Amino acid sequence: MVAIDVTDLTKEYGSVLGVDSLTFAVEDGEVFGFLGPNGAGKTTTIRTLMGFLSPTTGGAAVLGADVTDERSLVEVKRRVGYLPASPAFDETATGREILDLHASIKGDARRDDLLDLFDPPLDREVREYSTGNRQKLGIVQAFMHDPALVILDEPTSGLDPLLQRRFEEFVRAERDRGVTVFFSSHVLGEVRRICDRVAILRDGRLVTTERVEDLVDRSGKAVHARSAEPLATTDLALPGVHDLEVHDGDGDAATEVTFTYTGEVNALTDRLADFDLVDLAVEEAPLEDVFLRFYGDTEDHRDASRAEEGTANV
Ligand SMILES: Nc1ncnc2c1ncn2[C@@H]1O[C@H](COP(=O)(O)OP(=O)(O)OP(=O)(O)O)[C@@H](O)[C@H]1O
Repeated sequence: MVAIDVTDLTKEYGSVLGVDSLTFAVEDGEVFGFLGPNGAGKTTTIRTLMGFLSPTTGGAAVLGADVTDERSLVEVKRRVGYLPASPAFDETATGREILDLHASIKGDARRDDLLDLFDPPLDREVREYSTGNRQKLGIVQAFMHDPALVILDEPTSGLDPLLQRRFEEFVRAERDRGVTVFFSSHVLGEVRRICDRVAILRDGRLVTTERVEDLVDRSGKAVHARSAEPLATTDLALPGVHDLEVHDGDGDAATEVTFTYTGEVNALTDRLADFDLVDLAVEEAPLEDVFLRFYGDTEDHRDASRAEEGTANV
């Protein structure tokens, strides 16, 4: 079954286009990442799915409920968890009071398990919370009624690296329990580690929807070779060789080459066999490079992605 079904969805804010003719589906039981640069339309899509914005044209269904049909959406939302980009809590309530209220509406079968993992200071008023503690409270609230589908807008923003990893493990375990998770993210490392599929948005339009495994396959291999004899760029003019760089070598190497390879493995080994190599490293190419190609690969994006693996804010 399909958990989220988006069909030709367009949302205009006056003359500003939020999203443009989006069509994609999230299958039951998958972890689906929703990526794109700032302003791409992720939050607009998520708020439309939750019924907070109405589509200008096109539509969407969540667990079978049309998002413009208030009555059926309210009904299915009992089985949906939601974490907005900036959770708006009652600032003078304590974390416990907020969870109690939520429990009275939707239930809290899994509250204790979640509080073991994400432990906001429950007896303090939310206005005293740090950003990370707000996020932890939001995560507990989103999952504690044991929803079938969880929609999260940048769930790990504000979490420290330890909690980010804990969140990733938790989401993988939720998927194993059959829960569907749809989340927007700028953290490419986490997307790589936990998503089954991703959709990439740019300027309100869907650029691609792919399995993460396929993206990794297509990203090819990062090859680094050191040759005892001089090599020229033309020596490696092979289909599937990208971003080839040839440098003078040092020590026992006359030349060093690095490139990304997306072609046939045998064609590469045949060609390399012609040279007297002293060293060869073939590794998975960084997925960041593939994402950035879709994003548009501006200098800003590149710099941000290199800033810190796993926390790149592109
Ligand atoms: N309330 C609004 N009024 C007018 N324009 C808006 C409004 N909300 C969003 N937009 C515009 O719609 C487009 C998509 O914005 P959206 O917030 O959905 O992007 P996003 O992908 O979530 O970005 P970010 O990664 O920065 O959160 C942007 O051009 C944005 O300026």
